Amino acid sequence: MGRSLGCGRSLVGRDLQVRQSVPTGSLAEEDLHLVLHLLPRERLFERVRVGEGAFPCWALVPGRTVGSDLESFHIEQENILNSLESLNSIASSDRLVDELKLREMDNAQLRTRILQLEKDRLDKVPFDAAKEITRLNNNLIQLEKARDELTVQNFALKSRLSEVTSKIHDPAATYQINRDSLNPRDTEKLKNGDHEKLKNGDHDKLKNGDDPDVVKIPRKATYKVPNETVKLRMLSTEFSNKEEEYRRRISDLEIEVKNLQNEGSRQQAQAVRQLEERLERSTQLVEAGKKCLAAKEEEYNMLKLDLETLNQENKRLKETLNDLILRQKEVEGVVVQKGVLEERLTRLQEETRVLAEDFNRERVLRKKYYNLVEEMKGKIRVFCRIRPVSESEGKKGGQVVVSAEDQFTLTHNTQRGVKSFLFDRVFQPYEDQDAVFEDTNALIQSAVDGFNVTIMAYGQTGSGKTYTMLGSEAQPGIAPRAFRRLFHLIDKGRARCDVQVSAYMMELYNDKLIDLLKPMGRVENERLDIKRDKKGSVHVQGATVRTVSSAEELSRAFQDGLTNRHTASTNMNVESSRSHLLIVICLTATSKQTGSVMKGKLTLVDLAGSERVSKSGASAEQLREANSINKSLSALGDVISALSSESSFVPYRNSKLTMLLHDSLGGNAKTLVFVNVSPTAYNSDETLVSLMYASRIKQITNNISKNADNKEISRLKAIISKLKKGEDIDEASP
Ligand SMILES: Nc1ncnc2c1ncn2[C@@H]1O[C@H](COP(=O)(O)OP(=O)(O)OP(=O)(O)O)[C@@H](O)[C@H]1O
Repeated sequence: MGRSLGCGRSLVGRDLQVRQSVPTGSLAEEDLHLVLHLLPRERLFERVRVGEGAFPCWALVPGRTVGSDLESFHIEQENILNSLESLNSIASSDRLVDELKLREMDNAQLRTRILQLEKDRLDKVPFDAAKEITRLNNNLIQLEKARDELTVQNFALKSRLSEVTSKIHDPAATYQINRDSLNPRDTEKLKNGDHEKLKNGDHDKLKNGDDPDVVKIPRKATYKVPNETVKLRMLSTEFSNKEEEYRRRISDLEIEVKNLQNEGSRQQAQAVRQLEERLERSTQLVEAGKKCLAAKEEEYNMLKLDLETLNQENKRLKETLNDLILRQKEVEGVVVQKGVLEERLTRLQEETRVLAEDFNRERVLRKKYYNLVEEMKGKIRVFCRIRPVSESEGKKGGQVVVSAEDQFTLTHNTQRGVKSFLFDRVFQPYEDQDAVFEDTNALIQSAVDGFNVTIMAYGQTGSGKTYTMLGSEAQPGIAPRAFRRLFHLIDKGRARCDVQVSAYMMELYNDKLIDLLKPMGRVENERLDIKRDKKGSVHVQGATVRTVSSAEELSRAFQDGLTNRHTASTNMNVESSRSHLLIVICLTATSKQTGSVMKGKLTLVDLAGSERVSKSGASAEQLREANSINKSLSALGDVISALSSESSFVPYRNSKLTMLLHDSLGGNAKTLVFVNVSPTAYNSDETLVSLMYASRIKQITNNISKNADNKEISRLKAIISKLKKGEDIDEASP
């Protein structure tokens, strides 16, 4: 069944009609229809299904019938030549060469790609895949070898075609050659029209031209060039076969290459997938690694900061360590010094202990000598103080009749001769208040130590009693000095004991007690009774007692009392000198160690003037005052005399004065009486009375024993002086 393919084209001015071709396998046996056609090169190898087979386009039969004459033969021959040229062109297979080159290039690229993949795979893919790729590579190499062989064969065919073509170009020669070369039997066959190979039916068809699928070949030409035609047909057939084989091989190669490509692509894709998976895993790992790295970097930065901090801390610690080392060395030095100092301290403590023992021993010794001195001095001591000649006495002559031979002896040049008087101490007119208090303040210590101490001044009016006891602002007397001394001693012993101090002041005028510390506005003439408790301590019931805690407070109380005394004296139109003044300071000492309570009392008395009434020419009131004064002074003298003579009876109750001084005279009390005298002759009689009074008090006579006592007192004083200076004493020395 014929079929127009519609692919005809102009060829040397003729149209060619494409007809159905016969299977190539039968072309060798039947008349070969030379098919010449020019198709686009790219379509030459397209297969066209015809009947049950498929044939290449180039094998199709042209539709135009060729003439039988030679011209037609030539024309046909020319066509054949053209076709052969075309075939030669085809056989030269530039296209195939190009395609092969392209394939080769592709193969080379594929090989390069495969090698690259293989290299990557060797690095990354499993070993089995590498084997497979190697195997494929080997197959590819074999295929390439086969292709090369085919190329060689192709070139061989091409050379043979060239040979044939050259023969065809010389028809006559070719013809002759062909005839010469033809088998005589074939030649005969052709001459006789014995076409054995041709079937009758086919002959008929050829003759009649009934079969359109059969190429009508001019019989004349067939007969003229049968051998050439056969050869050409054979060559054509061979060429076709080779071409077909090449095409098949090329197709196989293409398939193989495609398979290889696919396999390579598949493996490549697989490798790519694996690589992508690995890449993804690696990416994940990298991401995780990055996170980890970021965390590590953060941790590193933190650690870096910590390290810097630690370095700084380390540096600071090193500095501290160095400082500590230096300090340790200093401490070691200090420890050494401490050891030295401790040794020194131990030595000093030992020395202190020894000194303390010495001190205590000396203190005991001092107390022993002091008490011994005090004992030897007697419980009642009498000091005589000669005042300077006053201005009025000077005007009256100012003859001095009283003088001191030494510290203990006073001589009085009287009208009945010179009389000597011994005292515990005689103060010259030039001796000031300091000197007087120097020998007095020991009694202040006795008051702090729990003794009842009485210091009083006796003498005629104007003899210096008030000056001695109270003094002036510029020349303070015993009282203000005693106040300061008292609190000085209290403060000094405050570590050992607390001392409560209270005071009251009384004035005794005409045997009447006046409370000098009474607050202003208090009822006048309130009864004041002199009382003694079971222990014998005297107190004045109803008197104002002022508690003081310092010398200043005590001085203020004292000044208040003096002010009240002046006011009272003015109100009564009485001279203050006509009354006795008593300042009583009560001390209550509580030991901090034992809690024991010790009471002492310091009584300071400025007695009224002891004047003779006749001399004063006094009035009745004055006489009454004088009698009262004398009576009280006499009672005092009697008491002191009784105490001095250690009489069994002491007449305390003869006067309020002695009643007030009951616990301050006698017993363990210590009494100091100042006898103040005027040095001049004008007061010689009163001076003598005072001296006689003092002698009566102390019964001091100018006898040996008393002198011996006084010498002993002087020796003891020297010892005390040495003790004060820290000098050694020798008790055996006289
Ligand atoms: N030792 C003395 N040194 C200097 N002046 C003194 C001394 N003694 C007394 N006088 C002076 O003598 C005068 C009389 O003294 P004072 O008033 O003390 O005597 P009196 O005995 O207290 O008299 P009265 O009994 O009247 O009170 C005063 O001016 C006083 O300053």
